[in-house]
Amino acid sequence: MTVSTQPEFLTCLEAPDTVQVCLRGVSKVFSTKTGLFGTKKKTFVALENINLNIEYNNFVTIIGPSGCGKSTLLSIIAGLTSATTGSVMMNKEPITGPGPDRGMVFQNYALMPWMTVEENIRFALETVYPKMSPTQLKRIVKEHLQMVNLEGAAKKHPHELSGGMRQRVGIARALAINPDILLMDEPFGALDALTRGFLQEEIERIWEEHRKTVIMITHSIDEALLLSDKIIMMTKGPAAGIAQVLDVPFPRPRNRFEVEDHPAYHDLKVAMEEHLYRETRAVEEARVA
Ligand SMILES: Nc1ncnc2c1ncn2[C@@H]1O[C@H](COP(=O)(O)OP(=O)(O)OP(=O)(O)O)[C@@H](O)[C@H]1O
Repeated sequence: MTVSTQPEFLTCLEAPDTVQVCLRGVSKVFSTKTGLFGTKKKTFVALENINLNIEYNNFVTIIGPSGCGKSTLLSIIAGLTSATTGSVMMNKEPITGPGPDRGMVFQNYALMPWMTVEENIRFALETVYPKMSPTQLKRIVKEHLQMVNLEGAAKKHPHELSGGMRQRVGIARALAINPDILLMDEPFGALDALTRGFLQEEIERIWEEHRKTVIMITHSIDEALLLSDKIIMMTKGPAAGIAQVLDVPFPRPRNRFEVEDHPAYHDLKVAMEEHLYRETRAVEEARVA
């Protein structure tokens, strides 16, 4: 089993050219107001000293105990939340806000309910590329609906779709804008096990075609092992950090049966189970104390 070392000593600008997203010394402190009329100020350290290299064309998953700071970390990379300290760079440029180079897929789909499936995708495209011709818009929407097997649902509204179909729209919309990186926050978390399995296979197939960098949060060990090149295992919060980064050596294209038969599968799975058990237990003990 290969565990990557943490890149603590090189700055983002000194990192190898293979590194697309780089975090150094990143912390996130939230301020909340408590007390009568919000008179008292409290701070909460969510993330502390995060150092991370994410390489081009890697499928990376983030796993960790509930509430440790996975979404906060993804949100910092998306530019939706700013880091309190540290450096966050993509392609050696600081991340200062959201941008079309990073596509987001959310657990709750975040589709416009009054728009049809094709309108949802077209709207995202028009927002990012206001000068795109109607012919081009039509072609890209069609291509992406085909990619996620949703051509037949183009004229439907989100409420007419199953959860799995809605998430396919979310994925098509995120990929249609041709981002450099796809950021996914528990994209299959709200789906039943069977639909989740189908969508995992679909994501694996789509990823094989595009090989874009993906950073995805998951609570599922099997999902992480099926899809990832690297698995980032976070420690519990507060002041969560990165415990280990696991390299997943299974050849691609993958299917879940071959993955489970790989000689490294068992050790990786046990390492993840032990980590999550240890960290979650520590969270529970802290809660009781
Ligand atoms: N805006 C905020 N203000 C104050 N605290 C926050 C804020 N956003 C997140 N937190 C806290 O930061 C910590 C990390 O939250 P985050 O949502 O990133 O965790 P997570 O690992 O994604 O959780 P889950 O596994 O439940 O999805 C939590 O304790 C949360 O309560």
